[in-house]
Amino acid sequence: MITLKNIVKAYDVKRGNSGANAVDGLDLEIKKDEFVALLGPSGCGKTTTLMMLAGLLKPTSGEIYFGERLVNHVEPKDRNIGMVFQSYALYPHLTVRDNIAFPLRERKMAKPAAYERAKEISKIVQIDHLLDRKPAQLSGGQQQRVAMARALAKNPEILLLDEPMSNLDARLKLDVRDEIRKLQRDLGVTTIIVTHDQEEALAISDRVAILNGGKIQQYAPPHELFSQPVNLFVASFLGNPPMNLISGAVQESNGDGVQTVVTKGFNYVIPAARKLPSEHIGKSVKLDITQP
Ligand SMILES: Nc1ncnc2c1ncn2[C@@H]1O[C@H](COP(=O)(O)OP(=O)(O)OP(=O)(O)O)[C@@H](O)[C@H]1O
Repeated sequence: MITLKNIVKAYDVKRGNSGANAVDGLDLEIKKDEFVALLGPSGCGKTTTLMMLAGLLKPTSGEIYFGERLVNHVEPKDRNIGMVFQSYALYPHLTVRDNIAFPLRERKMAKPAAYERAKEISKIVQIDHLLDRKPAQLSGGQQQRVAMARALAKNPEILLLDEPMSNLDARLKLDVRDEIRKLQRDLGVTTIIVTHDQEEALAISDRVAILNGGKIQQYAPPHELFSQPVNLFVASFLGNPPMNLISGAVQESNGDGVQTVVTKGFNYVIPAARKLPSEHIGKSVKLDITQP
């Protein structure tokens, strides 16, 4: 459905940034109807990647395909995407009805038909009683639903969500998270969410791409990220409490084969069930000692 091939994004160095690529050779494939999260620490390139999918930013190099179609130079309005921004970006002077109908009117749909569709989609996200209000007369959760309704009004093939729950309180976040997932399944729309909240990403997604420094560290279903992290970054980024890593040289006693990690402060005996392959003997390792 969506393929990113070796995507690089370098922002203009003159504007005072370090000159490092914000996105640095990113490959990603997203299947039809999949729910994928881009997760990583601040500045890792999540939003930049989403903006390139939306067409609001152009990659410096690399290719973006929607199906077979190369979309690098396709305008946002011609990409058949819906987007929800962190700020919701609702038009304050328009009613909820007109906010939802806006993308349809932009596509030259007649007003009665656009209003009919606005009503239909507002029922699905349970805000049909609020159609005559202005955004300022809504709670944060209600504004979030209006933003979702507007993004879904034109039946997009792809839904892009940029930290859509970060302005909601903890309780509401959980409800909205479940609703978004249900809506996504019911409507069958391929969805990409940007978040720095690992719990949110792991709870809502089919697969999670963990980014650091503009590169994908691992792209896998949530359970696999936990059970088989591919590198130290993933291992220490995930989990609450985080892993407790010690570094030191591995030694093995000749008699009983007990392995020990020798550190400056203390020696750690590796439990028998977690013995390391023999090639690690004498080498330096980092070991998680959070788990027994
Ligand atoms: N318009 C810009 N001009 C110059 N550099 C930028 C611009 N936007 C982002 N960057 C830089 O690109 C890198 C990636 O930024 P991006 O916003 O994609 O990160 P992010 O993972 O979404 O972070 P956050 O979680 O803080 O929003 C950062 O180093 C950032 O400083």
